[in-house]
Amino acid sequence: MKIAIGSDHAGFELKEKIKAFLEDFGHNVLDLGCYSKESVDYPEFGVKVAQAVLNKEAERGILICGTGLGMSMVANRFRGIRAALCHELFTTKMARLHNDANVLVLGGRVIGEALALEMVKVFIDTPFGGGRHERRIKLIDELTKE
Ligand SMILES: O=C(CO)[C@H](O)[C@H](O)COP(=O)(O)O
Repeated sequence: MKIAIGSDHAGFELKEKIKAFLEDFGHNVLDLGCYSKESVDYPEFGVKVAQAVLNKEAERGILICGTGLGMSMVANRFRGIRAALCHELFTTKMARLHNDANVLVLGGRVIGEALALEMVKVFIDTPFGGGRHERRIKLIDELTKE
């Protein structure tokens, strides 16, 4: 799967770990920065990943900042992006099954590496459940129709 990934400085180290983990599993990772621990502003990277998913340069996105809050606020401004800020495995799984989340958002200062990698695996491997959830997702998109 092609996956776009982005972080700010607070998520940089976890981004590097996730990138290596995904590549080990044979995924194609589009790393949209940042590229060091130097302080940056997270909206720039949230926008890049959201646009990559919307433009179909990647099937899914992963965003990481300190808490995950700023990145999820940015990504969810884009119609068609369903960014899920998760801190544990259950909501990660439900984000795919019920919400068809196309972006996973993580807090690099909130969760540890081992849990983050497990969550990434669940996010990649869990299919959307469809059915009644399809209708609800369409209703989300209708909220921001021009
Ligand atoms: O979590 C974040 C946004 O939601 C940022 O990573 C965090 O605010 C960055 O903080 P600082 O500039 O103090 O390193």
